[in-house]
Amino acid sequence: MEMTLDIGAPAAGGTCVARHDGRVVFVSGALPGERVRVRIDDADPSAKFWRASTLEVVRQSPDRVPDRWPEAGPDGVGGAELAHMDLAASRRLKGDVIVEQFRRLAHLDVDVEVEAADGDGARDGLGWRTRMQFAVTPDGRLGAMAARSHDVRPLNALPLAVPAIADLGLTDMRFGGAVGVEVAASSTGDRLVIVRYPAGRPSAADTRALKPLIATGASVVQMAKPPRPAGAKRKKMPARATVLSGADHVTERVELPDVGTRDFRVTLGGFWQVHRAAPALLARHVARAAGVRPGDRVADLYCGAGLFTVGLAHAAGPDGSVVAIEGDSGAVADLTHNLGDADGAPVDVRRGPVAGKLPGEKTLDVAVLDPPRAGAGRDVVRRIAACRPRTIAYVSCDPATLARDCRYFADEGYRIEQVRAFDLFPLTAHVESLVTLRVLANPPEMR
Ligand SMILES: C[S@@+](CC[C@H](N)C(=O)[O-])C[C@H]1O[C@@H](n2cnc3c(N)ncnc32)[C@H](O)[C@@H]1O
Repeated sequence: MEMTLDIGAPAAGGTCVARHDGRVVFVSGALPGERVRVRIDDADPSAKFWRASTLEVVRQSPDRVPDRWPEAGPDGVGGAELAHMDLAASRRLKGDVIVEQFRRLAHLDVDVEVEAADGDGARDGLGWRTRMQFAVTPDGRLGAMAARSHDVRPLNALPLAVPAIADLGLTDMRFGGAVGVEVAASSTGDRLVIVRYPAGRPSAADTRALKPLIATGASVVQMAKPPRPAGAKRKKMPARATVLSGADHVTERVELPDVGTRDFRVTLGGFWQVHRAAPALLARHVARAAGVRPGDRVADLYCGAGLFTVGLAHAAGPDGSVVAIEGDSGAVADLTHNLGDADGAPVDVRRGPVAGKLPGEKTLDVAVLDPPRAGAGRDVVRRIAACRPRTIAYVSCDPATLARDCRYFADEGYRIEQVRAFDLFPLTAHVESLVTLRVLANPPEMR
């Protein structure tokens, strides 16, 4: 079904809200204030809302620019939902989305301006991704999922990638037998490509097909689960890594405030911030928001390879203490390596879910948390609040779960002191936020 709609406020996921006969329609590929001809993608008459894709712009927003990545348009691959919008305007739009999520989900009024990372203006929002994950097409080409579908489309260019990834020529290579490709380009020049296969692969021919990739000088690792022996019980089998060339990790170098330059090992698919400028930028702002003093008892929750842990331990000093909690065993091994003989407070590294590893009641002065997109959730928020840190620095890549969790923190006797946001995913619908919360002297009655 096709129709013409007037486009209203931005919504999550890079869509905007329009209405048709009172029903909400989330439209992709449109901008606020535009009139567009759309195709309704799922016209279920009983559905509360519909989704639609822009076919033609009838009245154009002044913020519309020529699409920087037409392959990723409304009908193309996901991952660049705002590639047709002026960069500064897209930051304002993301700020509006954050404010709206806090108003709707947390019943809190916040004020925020989304800040650009250094260098993104000059690159018009391109060339920033240092980590990318791809699907593989049936004929072995590098691909990505089409928006709102499971179709894998071949990719011809990687405009969001840093040059160190774009120059590998991955879109011209073949990854026969593989189901996925992950690539990381580090700040020290390391490049690591992980090629994932289904159980029982790769074959000798699959491995031979990777010769052009190995010739680039990048580290190349194959990952696959071993075939399940006939009759064996279904149980979780970890994927095995085979290093074909180079190393199974990259080294990242970050300028940390007050600490200086530090190296971080990040192994295989371990988490690292994806924007080339994000590690130093976030480390700087988190240190400021956390405001750790010598002697403080600090927690770094969902700490990954320790990007924030090193600076927090330095600030707490030898009289302080840090508890660092991370669920992924590979990341914990990297964290332990990265702490090395770091100065400052002793770090108590705890592996496991944050919910089960937090210290006891009233044992913290400062907590930093940086959970995955799903956020921390009510139970973890309550447990953190029970530790009664005076300051909480909450880093998030999802404004909806962040707003929800800030409501929970408010219910536990914390107030928002500041919300900052950074455009660490330019031309996409994503945005990174940092909220500073302070404990109230006279909290509302605990529930
Ligand atoms: C967004 S990353 C942040 C990592 C780190 N702060 C950084 O900036 O590099 C989230 C981390 O939380 C870990 N994680 C996810 N769920 C977890 C849980 N329930 N408990 C502990 N760690 C978890 C992931 O393995 C990942 O390393």
